[in-house]
This record gives sequence, structure tokens and C-alpha cells, in this order.
Amino acid sequence: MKDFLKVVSTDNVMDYLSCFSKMGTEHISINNVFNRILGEDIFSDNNLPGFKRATMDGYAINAGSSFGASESNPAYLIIKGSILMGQVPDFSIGPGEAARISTGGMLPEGADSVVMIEHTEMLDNTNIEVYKSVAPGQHIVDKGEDFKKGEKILCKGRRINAPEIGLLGAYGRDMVKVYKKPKIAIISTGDEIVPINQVPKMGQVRDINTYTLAGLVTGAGAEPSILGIVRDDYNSLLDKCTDALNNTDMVLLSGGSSMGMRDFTLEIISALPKSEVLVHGVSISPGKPTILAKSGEKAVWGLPGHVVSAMIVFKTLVRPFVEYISGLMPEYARILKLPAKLSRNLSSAQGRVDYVRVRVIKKQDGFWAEPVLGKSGLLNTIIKADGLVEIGLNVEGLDKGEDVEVIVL
Ligand SMILES: Nc1nc2c(c(=O)[nH]1)N[C@H]1C(S)=C(S)[C@@H](COP(=O)(O)OP(=O)(O)OC[C@H]3O[C@@H](n4cnc5c(N)ncnc54)[C@H](O)[C@@H]3O)O[C@H]1N2
Ligand code: MOO
Repeated sequence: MKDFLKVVSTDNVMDYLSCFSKMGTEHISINNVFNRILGEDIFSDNNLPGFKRATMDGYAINAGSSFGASESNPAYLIIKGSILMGQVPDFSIGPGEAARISTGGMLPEGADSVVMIEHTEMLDNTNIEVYKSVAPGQHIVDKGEDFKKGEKILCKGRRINAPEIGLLGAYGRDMVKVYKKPKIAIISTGDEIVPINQVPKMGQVRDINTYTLAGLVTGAGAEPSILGIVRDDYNSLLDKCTDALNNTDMVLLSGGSSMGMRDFTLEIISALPKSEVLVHGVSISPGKPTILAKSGEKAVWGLPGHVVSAMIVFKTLVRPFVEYISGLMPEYARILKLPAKLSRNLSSAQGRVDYVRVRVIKKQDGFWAEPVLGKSGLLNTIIKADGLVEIGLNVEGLDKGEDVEVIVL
């Protein structure tokens, strides 16, 4: 019986991560760094904030001046002056004194806290009553309380989201060293596949994988390069793949990864320059006929043609490789998992990892994962799903009510 030469586990596939080169780096404007991967460690060259700041509108005081104050027994303080925003106070305060201050203003020498304006009463222009005591450090942020001078504030290999952009801005980094964004070639193969702007004739289908894969590539922070549909013709596919390898950083082929009569993918991948087929067959379902090859320093994937299989293989196998060459450190690869209970029994064959599409339903007792069963060529099974439940390699199945983790799609 004809079968795949060697089916390997997903862990075995991940062992090949380090075979591939990471992207180089470039300096780009902070305006364009969202979702990019940081290409250097960033150290704090100053305390943040650089001075003691008020976090409430009111009066900067020495906390001791307010101790014991209450509605019935207020503390009486003398206003020494007002602090202007963005200015260094040109006076200090002592016990029994206060300075008008706004949120964000710099505390004067001698002040260690702020009493909120609503807990005070102005008696006249220079005297106030304080009805509530404050503790030292209350309603202020101290110098260096956010980040201290000299500490590492962001690590190389971290994805830059809005908070990281804020921190880069806080340290005046208008140009940022990031990894270059990988360009990922997407090629669909098959004589029956037609472009989406064509009405398919009987026996033909529109090209779905180009679009699902482009979305997934973009979601992984890389740039899709759509190279269209190639017929099941050795030379056309070889030329297209060679072209893809010359112009992009990774190649995704879909269709033709199985053992059909006209499945050229493996043959063509093997014929690419400095090519080595690392994997042909993975013990997952769907997605068994996946191919991973190395051509020079670049990964070439043969993804199963079935539309859902291609997406699941991307999510579970390809994405970590895209992230790896993008420079993302594994500790920053966020896979969102939702704890839930399984709504029905699920069987599975031992010796392979099953990814079951599930809908997540919120009930009074928590989240329930309801399997959406169906064939891996049917889009509706993933359209209706919110996530995947993994059934492990040596697990025969899962029982109704069992705790599972839903990998959010
Ligand atoms: N005898 C066997 N047959 C198959 C096996 C097997 O083990 N023994 N494995 C099955 C599994 S599992 C999968 S998955 C598919 C994978 O097939 P290929 O990767 O070779 O892909 P194709 O045969 O070209 O296509 C499969 C299916 O998907 C449709 N397709 C392909 N590309 C697209 C696209 N861009 N957009 C929309 N639909 C696409 C194609 O028309 C086929 O229907 O093999 C099984 N067979
Ligand atoms: O494993 Mo195929 O990848 O079922 O559909």
C-alpha cells in the first residue's frame, strides 16, 4: 500500500524551527512600528517619571501636616503658592504649608503627598482646612516609580503593541530597530482552481486558500505576496516556486501535497535549489499530508488543499515558523486559550493529534465547547467555530463534561 514515507509529530516539526534564518533588522519610524518585532533590547536612560508628580488636583503637602485631620477636627494649612504645569516649583514647603497643584504637576521640595481638593476648604486666599489625612506617597507618583534609570524596559524579540509604543515614546525613541517583516509567498495549485473573479464551470472551484492564507499571514504580522494559481504542470509550478524563493522569505503552496496522480508538489519542492524535504506527513488531523522543506535558508510548505486543513495547519504549524523568522521570541508568542467544558463525547485515533473545531457557548456555569463536526473541505465547519480543541497524541477521546482548553481562532 502506498503511504507517506514518514509521519512525524508536531513536536518533531517544531524541532526544525532553528534551521531557518531570522530576518535582518531595520530602523523605522515609531509611527510604523505597531505589530512589528523589536530588534534590540531597550534600556531606560532616565527615571520615568523624572520627577515626583501629582496624580490628583489639590494641594501638595508634607503628609505629616495632615495626620489626625477629620471633618470634625480639620488641619489648618497655609498656602505657600501655586505650581504651574510644566514648571519646576521655585519654592519649597515645610510643615503646616501647602501648594496648589494640578494632576501631573511637579511636587515642590518638602512635599511628599497631595491632598485632594474635595477634602479641603479654602478659608481665604492663603489658608485652607484639610478634612482628611493623607499618607506619605499618596496621590503622587515618585521619581522612577514607573521605570528606573538603567533597567531593561523592553526585550529584543517582543511584539510591539500599543503599550510598547507608548513606552518607546516616553523614552523619545522616534526611530526603532525592528526585524524586517517577512514576505510570504502564497501559491495555489490545481487544474480545478479558478480565480475568484471567474464563475467556476462544473468541476471547478474558486481559489479559497489564497485568501484564507493571506489573512492568516497578515494576522501573524507578515506580508502576504499573492502569486496566484498554478496549474498541475511541472515546469509552471517549478518556475513559480523558484520565482517565489527569489523574491520572498517563505513559500506556502496549497494543494497537491497528498499522493494523488498529479500531485507534483513534493517533486517540485525537491527540485528547488539546495532543497531538502524535512517533513512529508504530520500526525495531525486534519493536515496529515503537510510538507515542510528547506530551500537554502528558506522554508517551503506544501499545505493540504482542503480549505479547513490549510487553515488549521497554518495556525498550528506554519505560524510558529513565520513568528520565528520574524524574530519573535517564543515567550511573546501569545496563543489565547479559553478554559471550557466539552459538551459531548469525542473519539479520536491514538497516534495523532486531532484539532476539533468548536463553538464556545456561555452558560451559567461557565463556557462550554460544542464540537462542530464535519469534513475538512467544508468551510462552514470553521465559519461556525470560535476555536479548536486539541486531542493529544495518545488520547483515545474526550468525555462529555471534561475540562478542555479552546485555542481561540
Ligand atoms: N488516497 C488518499 N487520498 C487522500 C489522502 C490520503 O491520505 N490518501 N489524504 C486526504 C487529505 S487528509 C487531504 S487534506 C487531501 C490533501 O490533498 P492535496 O493537498 O493533495 O490537495 P488537492 O488534492 O489538490 O486538494 C484537496 C481538495 O482541496 C481543494 N482545493 C485545493 N486547493 C484549493 C484552493 N486554493 N481553494 C479551494 N479549494 C482548494 C481541491 O479542489 C480538493 O477538493 O488529500 C486527501 N486525499
Ligand atoms: O488531513 Mo486532511 O488534511 O483531512 O483534510
